[in-house]
Amino acid sequence: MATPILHPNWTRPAHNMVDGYSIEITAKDVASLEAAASAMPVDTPVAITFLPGEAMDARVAAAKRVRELGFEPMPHFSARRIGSAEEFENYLATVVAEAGVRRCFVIAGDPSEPEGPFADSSALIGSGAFERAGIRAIGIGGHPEGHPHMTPDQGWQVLQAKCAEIATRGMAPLIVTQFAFDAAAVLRWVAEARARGIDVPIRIGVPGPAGIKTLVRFAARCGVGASASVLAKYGISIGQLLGTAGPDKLVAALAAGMGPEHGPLRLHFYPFGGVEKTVAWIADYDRAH
Ligand SMILES: NC(=O)C1=CN([C@@H]2O[C@H](COP(=O)(O)OP(=O)(O)OC[C@H]3O[C@@H](n4cnc5c(N)ncnc54)[C@H](O)[C@@H]3O)[C@@H](O)[C@H]2O)C=CC1
Ligand SMILES: Nc1nc(=O)c2c([nH]1)NC[C@@H]1CN(c3ccc(C(=O)N[C@@H](CCC(=O)O)C(=O)O)cc3)CN21
Repeated sequence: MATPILHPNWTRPAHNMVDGYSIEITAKDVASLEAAASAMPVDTPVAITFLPGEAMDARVAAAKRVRELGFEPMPHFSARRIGSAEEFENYLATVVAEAGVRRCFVIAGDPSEPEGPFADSSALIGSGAFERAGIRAIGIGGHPEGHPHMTPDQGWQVLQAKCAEIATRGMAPLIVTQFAFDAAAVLRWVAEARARGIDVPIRIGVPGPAGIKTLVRFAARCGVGASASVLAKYGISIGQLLGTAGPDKLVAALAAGMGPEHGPLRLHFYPFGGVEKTVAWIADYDRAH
């Protein structure tokens, strides 16, 4: 059985909020990642999303490039967007062979009807394909603002069951939360996870600096809370939709509110197309803290 591993930086305390961060790209962001690479720590986990309309080859090429640049590729597997078991296992085998993939992220995906045999992320985990391919760590989604298709109790049950199933299969579970603008809601959710005995590493999803219109559009598309009061705390005032906004206030609020009751935490950045801007923001934050 493959030894479960996570990034080595989990074994020591973070020296600031961005220490040990991870970041997400799409297959189209490879050139921006190349441009940003010299400012990123070696081994930084780089998630590769699984969006509709992308060619499998483009995702594989992205994973390969992430590895060549010295980072740790973490391809996403979107259960409801996968057409067949063969498609799933081919993609998995190819990224393992060509990009040395050792960790994967599983998510249900937005289609209201599954496009193939996998209705949810548990079905991918339960297939046994990941440990057969030598995968050592599996990320799953956390939903601090609730889950569109489950009650809170069901959500906790499913989260706990997925963590247990991943561990039973000899891999390390990791939770990556949906991005959010509301630090208090995220910290409440993390504290509740810990109180329920979920002790696995959690990465808090944070938006990168982006145009305010882009942030609001992604929030609507992803079911993320973006009320005027939440946006105001984030630093966005309604009526000022033309500018850009960074996660400065969100990260400051997370830093101020974090305590031992929140267990092991790191950040996961969602750049929404702005990989270079996000990496520059992180580097500035790192220098200032
Ligand atoms: N956090 C992120 O980065 C992303 C989040 N999502 C959203 O997260 C949601 C849940 O993902 P997981 O936590 O992996 O759930 P999951 O795979 O553990 O599924 C939990 C339950 O919700 C049901 N379900 C999930 N998505 C559904 C949908 N689109 N329509 C109808 N029923 C659905 C499943 O059948 C299952 O019973 C997805 O619905 C998706 O919209 C999607 C992509 C990325
Ligand atoms: N419910 C849900 N569904 C999702 O698909 C989803 C989430 N949540 N949470 C965050 C991640 C991040 N996702 C994405 C999706 C698209 C781009 C992206 O770059 N899209 C465009 C360009 C950006 C734009 O639309 O302005 C592209 O060219 O593909 C990035 C991250 C999708 N994700």
